Amino acid sequence: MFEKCLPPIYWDGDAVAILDQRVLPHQEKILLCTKPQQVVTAIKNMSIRGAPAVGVAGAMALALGAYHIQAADTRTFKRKFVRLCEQVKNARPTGNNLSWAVEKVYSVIQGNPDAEVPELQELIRRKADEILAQDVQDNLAIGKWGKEIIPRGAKILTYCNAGALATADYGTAVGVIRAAYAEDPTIEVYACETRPFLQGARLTAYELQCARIPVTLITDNSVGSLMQANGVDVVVVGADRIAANGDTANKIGTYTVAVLAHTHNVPFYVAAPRSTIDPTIPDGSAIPIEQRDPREVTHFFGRPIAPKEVKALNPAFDVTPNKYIHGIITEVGILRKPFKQSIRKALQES
Ligand SMILES: CSC[C@@H](O)[C@@H](O)C(=O)COP(=O)(O)O
Repeated sequence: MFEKCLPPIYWDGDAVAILDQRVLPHQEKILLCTKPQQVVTAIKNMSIRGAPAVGVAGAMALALGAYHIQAADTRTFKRKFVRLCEQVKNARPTGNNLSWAVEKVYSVIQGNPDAEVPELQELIRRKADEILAQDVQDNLAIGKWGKEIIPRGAKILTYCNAGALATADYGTAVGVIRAAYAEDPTIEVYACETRPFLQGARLTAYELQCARIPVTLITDNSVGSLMQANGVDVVVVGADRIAANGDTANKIGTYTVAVLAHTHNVPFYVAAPRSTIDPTIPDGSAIPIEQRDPREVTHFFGRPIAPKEVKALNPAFDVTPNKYIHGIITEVGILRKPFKQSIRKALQES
């Protein structure tokens, strides 16, 4: 970890340890998962969340599962492993990193047709470790490229949590902020609280405080008036899935921030590793949007805040059309318009 906050996920012996993000920042509780199904549950209930962190958790669930599969022969092992891959992949639908990670891990099986079960288990574990380590490297590179777009003394607005907690470490949008702050300690950050799960209030504010980066928490509905008062110089957010044309799914409310930024001439950047890009989806209209339990809207930490039985909608993500995005900061550089071309080129790079 780069500052004092705990890492979101790590191996503790043969178990997967997950920092339970549902109870942060007031409790630092570790969930020890000894079975892959426990990791899947932690992804579904958002004990671990953020697209890259969910991808890493998926890979670790598969590594854990590979050691637990009871199989008398390699064929049975592979059949059961494919079933586990499906379960893991379906844990959350919107973030691309999860299916990307599952496919990376599954490629170990495809690439080693003659390997016996113990060798496959070892190779799968190694692949999961590689995915975790690569995510940290990608975030450091995103920070290095991204700091260039942050003006001196900038007031940066970010949304949801795209920090160390949402990745293997360091963060994407927060990685850009960390890298910029290391060179210019006069920058300041506005973190939007991010209803209904409050990733901004609970997680981004906590992480930035740990890193001693000046942060001011705002309600989501004050973004417009803050921009109107020239209070924001640049917006940097993370992403859950980026279509081939640059349309970007991110936490619900990101689209509103992008439209406001456009109206107020504030540059709006997305920071994400290439594992978030889904080149099979031509534009944002085909991105699957997770619908979550309406109780997250009608209740606040288990307490009802709305009239009993009122209907509530709870889409977890929205899509920002590419026209509102100034650039996509990746580990191989900042992608600019036309995104179709720059994305295709970035995906070809090694
Ligand atoms: C580097 S994380 C980028 C995104 O995953 C993040 O902004 C986000 O939308 C997280 O949503 P969540 O529902 O908390 O998993």
